[in-house]
Amino acid sequence: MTVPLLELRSVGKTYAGGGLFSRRRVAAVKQVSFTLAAETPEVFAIIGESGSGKSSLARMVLGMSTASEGQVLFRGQDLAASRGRSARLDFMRQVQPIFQNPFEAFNPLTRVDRYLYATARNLTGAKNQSEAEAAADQALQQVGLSLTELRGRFPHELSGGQLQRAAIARALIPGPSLLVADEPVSMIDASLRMTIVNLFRELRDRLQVSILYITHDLATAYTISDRIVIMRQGEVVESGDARAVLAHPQHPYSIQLKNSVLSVEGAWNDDDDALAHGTTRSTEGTRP
Ligand SMILES: Nc1ncnc2c1ncn2[C@@H]1O[C@H](COP(=O)(O)OP(=O)(O)OP(=O)(O)O)[C@@H](O)[C@H]1O
Repeated sequence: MTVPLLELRSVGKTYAGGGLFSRRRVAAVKQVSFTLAAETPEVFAIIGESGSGKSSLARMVLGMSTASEGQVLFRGQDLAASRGRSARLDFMRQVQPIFQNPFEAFNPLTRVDRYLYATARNLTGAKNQSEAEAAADQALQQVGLSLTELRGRFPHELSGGQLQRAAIARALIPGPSLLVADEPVSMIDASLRMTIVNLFRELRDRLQVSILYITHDLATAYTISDRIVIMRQGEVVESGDARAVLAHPQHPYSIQLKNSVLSVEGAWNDDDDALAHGTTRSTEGTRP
């Protein structure tokens, strides 16, 4: 077997909590293990309610925080043992983050295209402005935008959906093999969420990039993921093929999540019925 793209071995994260002199510890992540193969790109979802440890896990995979226990290995290299600027840059070329709120990810006073040029210069070795622009335009085309549309525009001049696409384009510039997307659509207008999450599947197929999709939203995870992990209070309570897990959820929390999806889908179907019959019902705001 080839070396996995990403491997978590019994990973734990414990924070000191309750102030300077408190001995209280918060075990945010406990004994989490999973592997993403290098040869088969996939959308791998980590699902859980608020406080279940998803973001703590994402930060460890991104090398932004170190595991308290266990190991996070990227292409066989333990992230805790990786040191130095050149190793860091090499890692950033291969693993890129997409954050929850694109309006926080971009400085409101900086034109959005500048971020793309900077990434091209720092991570792809673009030698001049025209090479940086070519890299930016190529990445923007992958997400259904273009440099012509974006050039010179500030974050507030774009919609949340456009800005998140620009953030995804920025992440694609170095040609990564893994995107870590932490709640990437929770701040996006509900009507645009599916188009953004569907984009992840397209990118998986077109660019052979794996996506770690971190979310509390079972409905989008179910739609786009190949495999899922369901977390509760820092622990994995269920994992496997997305359809198999949701067809026969075993853990009470997974059953609860599944039922919440079914009730949302029910509301959608009712809407469809109402439209088909030319009637309307006041369910605005009930969609995820
Ligand atoms: N820096 C920190 N110091 C202390 N406790 C923390 C820290 N970061 C997270 N925690 C705690 O760890 C637990 C898991 O938090 P985490 O943010 O990883 O969960 P989450 O599933 O991503 O939640 P959310 O969706 O609300 O962001 C929570 O109890 C949280 O309060």
